[in-house]
Amino acid sequence: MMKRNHSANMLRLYPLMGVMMYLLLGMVWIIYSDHWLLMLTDSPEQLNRYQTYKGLFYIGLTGILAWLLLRQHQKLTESLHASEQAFSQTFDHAAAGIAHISIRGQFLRINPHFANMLGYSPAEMLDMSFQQITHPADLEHDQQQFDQLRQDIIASYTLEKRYFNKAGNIIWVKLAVAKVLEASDGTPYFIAVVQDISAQKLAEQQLLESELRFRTLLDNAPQISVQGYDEFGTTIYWNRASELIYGYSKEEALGRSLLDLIIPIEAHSEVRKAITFMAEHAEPIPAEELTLRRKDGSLISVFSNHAVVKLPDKTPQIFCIDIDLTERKRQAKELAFLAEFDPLTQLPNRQHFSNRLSSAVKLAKRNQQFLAVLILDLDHFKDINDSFGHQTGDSLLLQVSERLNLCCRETDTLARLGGDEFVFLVEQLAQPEDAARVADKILQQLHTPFALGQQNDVNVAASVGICVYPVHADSAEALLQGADAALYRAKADGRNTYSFYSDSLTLQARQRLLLEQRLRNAIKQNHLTCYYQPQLDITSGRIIGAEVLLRWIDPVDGIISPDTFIPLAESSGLIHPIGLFVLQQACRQGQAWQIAGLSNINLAINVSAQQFNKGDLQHQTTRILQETGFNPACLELEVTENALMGDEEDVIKTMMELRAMGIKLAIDDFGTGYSSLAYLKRLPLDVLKIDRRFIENLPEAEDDQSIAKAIIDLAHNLRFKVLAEGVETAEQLAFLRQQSCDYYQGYFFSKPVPASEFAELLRKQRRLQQNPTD
Ligand SMILES: Nc1nc2c(ncn2[C@@H]2O[C@H](COP(=O)(O)O[C@H]3[C@@H](O)[C@H](n4cnc5c(=O)[nH]c(N)nc54)O[C@@H]3COP(=O)(O)O)[C@@H](O)[C@H]2O)c(=O)[nH]1
Repeated sequence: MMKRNHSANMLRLYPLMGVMMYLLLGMVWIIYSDHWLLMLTDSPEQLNRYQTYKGLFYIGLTGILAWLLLRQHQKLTESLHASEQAFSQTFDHAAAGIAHISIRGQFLRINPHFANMLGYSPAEMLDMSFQQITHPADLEHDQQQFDQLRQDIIASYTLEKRYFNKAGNIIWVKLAVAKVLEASDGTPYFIAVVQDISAQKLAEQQLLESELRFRTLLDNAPQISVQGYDEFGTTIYWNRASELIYGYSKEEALGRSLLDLIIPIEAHSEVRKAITFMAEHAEPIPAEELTLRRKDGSLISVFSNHAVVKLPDKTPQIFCIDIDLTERKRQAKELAFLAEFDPLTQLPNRQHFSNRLSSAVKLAKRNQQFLAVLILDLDHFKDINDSFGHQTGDSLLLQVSERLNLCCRETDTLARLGGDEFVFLVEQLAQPEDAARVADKILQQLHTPFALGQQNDVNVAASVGICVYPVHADSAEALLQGADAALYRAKADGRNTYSFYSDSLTLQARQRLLLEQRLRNAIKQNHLTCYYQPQLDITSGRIIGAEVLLRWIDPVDGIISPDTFIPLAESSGLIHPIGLFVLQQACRQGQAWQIAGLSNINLAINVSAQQFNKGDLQHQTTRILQETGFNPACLELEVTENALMGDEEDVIKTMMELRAMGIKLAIDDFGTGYSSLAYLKRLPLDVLKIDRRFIENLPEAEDDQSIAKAIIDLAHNLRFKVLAEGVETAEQLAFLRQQSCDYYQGYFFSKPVPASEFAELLRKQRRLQQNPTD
C-alpha cells in the first residue's frame, strides 16, 4: 500500500519536474547561447544571422517538444478515455455487483448488477450506506473487517453475509472488499465485489435440512439399525437403533471394525469378501437374512440391506440397514405354535395330534405293530368350572396335563383335544390289552386330590376310551372316532374307568390288569418260589443239574403256571425284579446244597429276552454270585433264540462277558426261532436244548426224528452239548440215546419239584452211588 502511494506521488511530480527542467534549460539557453555564438563569429551580420538561426532552432525545438507533449497528452487522454470506457463497460456489465464505498460506508458508485441484486436503482443506492442494508446479525463482523481495512491493518477481506433487498427479503452475498486511493487526490475509498449466493445458500440450507431430516429419521427409527463402514469395514456411522439392537454405544462402535463388533467369527471371511466387493464395484450385495452378534455375545437375526454411497473423488462408503427380526420371528413362532399347540397346557392340539397319528398308523402298518388311541375326559369338569370359575378350571386342566405327562413314555404322544378332553397315542404295543395298563396308570395318577386355590382336596376322576390299531380301526380318523365311542361306553360304565372299543378286549384287558396287580402283590408277599426239574446225563443216568422253573403259589388259586404270568411280567416290566429274584434264590439254594455236601450240581436259569438285552445282566449276576458264593461254573443261563435277535455285536459281547465269568450258556427251545447257522456259529454257547415239541412225537414221527437227529449233529459239529427237554417216555429216551444226545429232562424222570424234593433226589442218587444195591 505504501509503495503504491509512493508511486502515485511520484507520478504527480512528473509535470512539475518537466517544467522545471524546461525553465532551467531555457534559462541556460538564453544566458549562454549568445556567448556560444560570439565564440563562433565576430561579424555582427553573421552574428545577426546566427541569432536568427538560433531563434528558429529554439522555436523548432520547442515546437517539436510541444508537439511531442501534445501528442503524448492526446494519446494519454485517448487511452484514459478508453480505459475509463472499458472500466465503465466492465463496471456496468459485470456479472457481479460492484460498489465503490466511502470510508464511512456510503455507496459512491454502484453498478447496475449490484442495484438489481437488491432491487434498487443505482441512483437510489447512492443515498445509502452498506450499514443500512446489512442484516444486523452480520453487521458487526462486516464493520470490524471494514475498519481494519480502513486502518490498513488488512489489505482486503471476504465474507458471506446477508443484505436486505428493497422488498425486505434476505439476500445472501459473498463479498470481497479492497481499499483503493483516488487517483486524482489520493482519497481512500473501497471497492466491493458482491456475488449473490442466495441460491447456493438455499441449496446448502436445503441440503443441511435434508441431511438433518435423514439423520434424525435414521437416528430415531427404533427398529432400523443403520451402520456405515468405510472400504476397510471401519465403522463411520452408528445410529440409535444400532445401539439398541447390538448393545454398543455410538462412541464404542465408531472407529472399530464391523468384524469385531457384530460379525460371528465363522462369518468373518465371507463378510470381508462382501465389503471388498462393495467397495471395489460400488454396488451393494443382495439383501439377505443374517445372524449377527450382540455385545453380550448373544446372536440376533436381522434382515440386512446394503447401500453403497459413492461421492465424487471419495472412496465408497458402505451402509448396512438391518431390521431386527427377533420380534417377527417370535411372532411367527408363536403363530406356528398356536397352529399346532394348545396355549394353556402347551400340549399338541387336535390338528397336530391327527397328523402325528396318521404317520404313526403308517409306521405301525409297515412294522405290523399295535398302537392305541386313548381319549380321556374329566368326569364332571363342568361342575368345577361352574363352582370355582374358569380360572380355577384352567388351573385344574394345567395340573391334569402335568400329571398326564408323567404317564407318557418317550414314544407316546399326549395332546389336548379341547375343553377337558385329552388324547394319548401309545405306539409299539406288544399286545392290544397293554393299552389298558396306560389307561390304568392315567386313572391312578388322577386319584390324588388336586389343590385348586383355596380348595386343597378336590377329587377329580376321568373316563378313558381306547381304540387299537388294527384290531378296531385302521385309519387315524377311525381310531379317534373309535376312542370317542369307547369313551362314552366308559362313562356309561359308571365313569372313573376305561373301556375299549370292543367289550371282549375291555374284559380281557381288565383281567390282565387284575392279574398284574395280583402278581405285584405276590412278589411283595413272597408267593413266588423256584422249582427244580432234574437234568440227567443220558449215558450214565446221573442227575447233573436242574432247570430252575418259577412257580407262583397263590393262597387261593394254588399253583399258577409261568405260562400265564411270565408274558404278563414281560409286558409290565415286572420280569426284571422277578428275574433277579430267581437268580438270587437259585444261587443261594445251589450254594446251600453244595455246603450240605450234595454234589456240585449245575443250575440252569431261564433268562428272558428283556433281561438279556437290558445290558446289566452281567453286573447283576456277578453281584449275586459274590453275595451267595455260588460257583459260576455251576451256573447256566438259558436264553431263547428270540432273545438273541438283538444287535448281533451286543449279544455276542454280553455272552462273551458271561462266558468269561465261567458261566455256561444254553440256547432254549432250539428249532422254534429264526437263528441262522452262520450266526449260531459265532455264539459262545455250551448247550443246545431241543424244544419239547420235537420230542413229544418221537420216536414215531419221522420228521421229528430227522429234526432231532439234525439238531444233535449240528450241535456236536459246533462242539455244543445237546439237551432234550420234555422227555416223557422210555422210547423217547432210547431214541435220543441212540442219536448220542448228551442230556435230557422231562416228566419221564421227574416233573419240576420244590427244592426240598430235588435235594431228596440228589441224596437218593448219592446213596445209590455209595450203595449200588439199594
Ligand atoms: N424267564 C423265565 N421264564 C421261566 C421261568 N420259569 C419258567 N419259565 C418259563 O415259563 C414257561 C413255562 O414253564 P413251566 O410251566 O415251568 O414249564 C416247564 C416245564 O415244567 C415243562 N416241562 C418239563 N418237562 C416236561 C415234560 O416232560 N412234559 C411237558 N409237557 N412239559 C415239561 O417245560 C417247561 C420248561 O421249558 P423250557 O424253559 O423251555 O425248558 C417256560 O417257557 C419256561 O421257560 C423263569 O424263572 N424265568
